[in-house]
Amino acid sequence: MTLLKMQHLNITYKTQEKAIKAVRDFDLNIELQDSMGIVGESGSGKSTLAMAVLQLLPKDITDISGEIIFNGIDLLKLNSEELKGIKWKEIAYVFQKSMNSLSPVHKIGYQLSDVYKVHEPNANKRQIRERVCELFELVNLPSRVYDLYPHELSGGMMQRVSIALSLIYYPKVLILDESTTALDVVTQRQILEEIMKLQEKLNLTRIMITHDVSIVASTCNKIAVMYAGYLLESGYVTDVLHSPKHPYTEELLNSYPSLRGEKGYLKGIPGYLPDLSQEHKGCIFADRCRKAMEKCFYNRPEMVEFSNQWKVACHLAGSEYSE
Ligand SMILES: Nc1ncnc2c1ncn2[C@@H]1O[C@H](COP(=O)(O)OP(=O)(O)OP(=O)(O)O)[C@@H](O)[C@H]1O
Ligand code: NI
Repeated sequence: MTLLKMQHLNITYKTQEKAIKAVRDFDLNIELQDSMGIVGESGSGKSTLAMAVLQLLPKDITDISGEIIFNGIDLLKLNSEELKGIKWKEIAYVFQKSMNSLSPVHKIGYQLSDVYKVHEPNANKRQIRERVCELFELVNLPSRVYDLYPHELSGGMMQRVSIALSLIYYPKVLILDESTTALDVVTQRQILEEIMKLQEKLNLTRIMITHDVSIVASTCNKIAVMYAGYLLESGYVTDVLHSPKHPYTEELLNSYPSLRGEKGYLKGIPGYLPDLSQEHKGCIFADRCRKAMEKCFYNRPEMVEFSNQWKVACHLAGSEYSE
């Protein structure tokens, strides 16, 4: 069952001098209890896409068209009152910089209680403390954290607090934006494992945003590969990461040697993201693609579904199959 469906989504930032097309012609289906990893280089539009789901983008400088359908409702059409019923309760979001968003002058417990009271104004102190400590337990935090200040916590504990906060109303969908990137490898691994356990325990549908393909490989069942605002390939991790059809996915994988069993250093993909304010013809990746053919430069490849939700937008992948 499709829980969240993005359709013909286009998101543009209007700055004084130019219009930056951060998300373009984007279609993606997220099924109930999927764990969807959205990957792409920095600037490819991942956070923009995620923030659009809950209308978190600054309205005065963004143009959005298309639909984001959740449980049959177009989230982009909801007014702020209607959104309140969805935010936190149905869909929760752990921000890319959520570690910095806690107030330094209030105790952790106080800050979580404040959020809880937004929807549960009649809850008494004891009930609130119980709920918050229940959440702490879910994310492996000791209850003494309730009485600590943010500066008294390690980066890993802070991140657990952010995750606990996002779960305060037991949402159906959890969106995590680079939630473990700033942590050391061991802490990152622990938190990722806890996130996976949580998903099972709470029947969550999870969207995981990261530039790290290895995180998707180890924690997600599906993957969506973004580049310069476009979706280039999506499908089950077992298909896409095993035998990628889009040259960009292949390059991304090659830049993580450990995924393919080779030893070596992290290689970047040569070249840069294109200027998102410029119009362009053809495939958005053609300039950097080692396999580009002439038509890739003037003819935009359509998204083609090969099998079981495996979709690729590449002329090469198409021709391979028609042979
Ligand atoms: N408020 C804004 N005003 C103008 N341009 C913006 C704004 N926010 C983001 N952008 C631009 O939109 C594009 C997509 O940015 P976004 O943050 O969504 O990428 P990302 O994939 O999440 O990158 P990262 O991995 O670095 O977080 C970038 O070119 C960025 O510069
Ligand atoms: Ni981002």
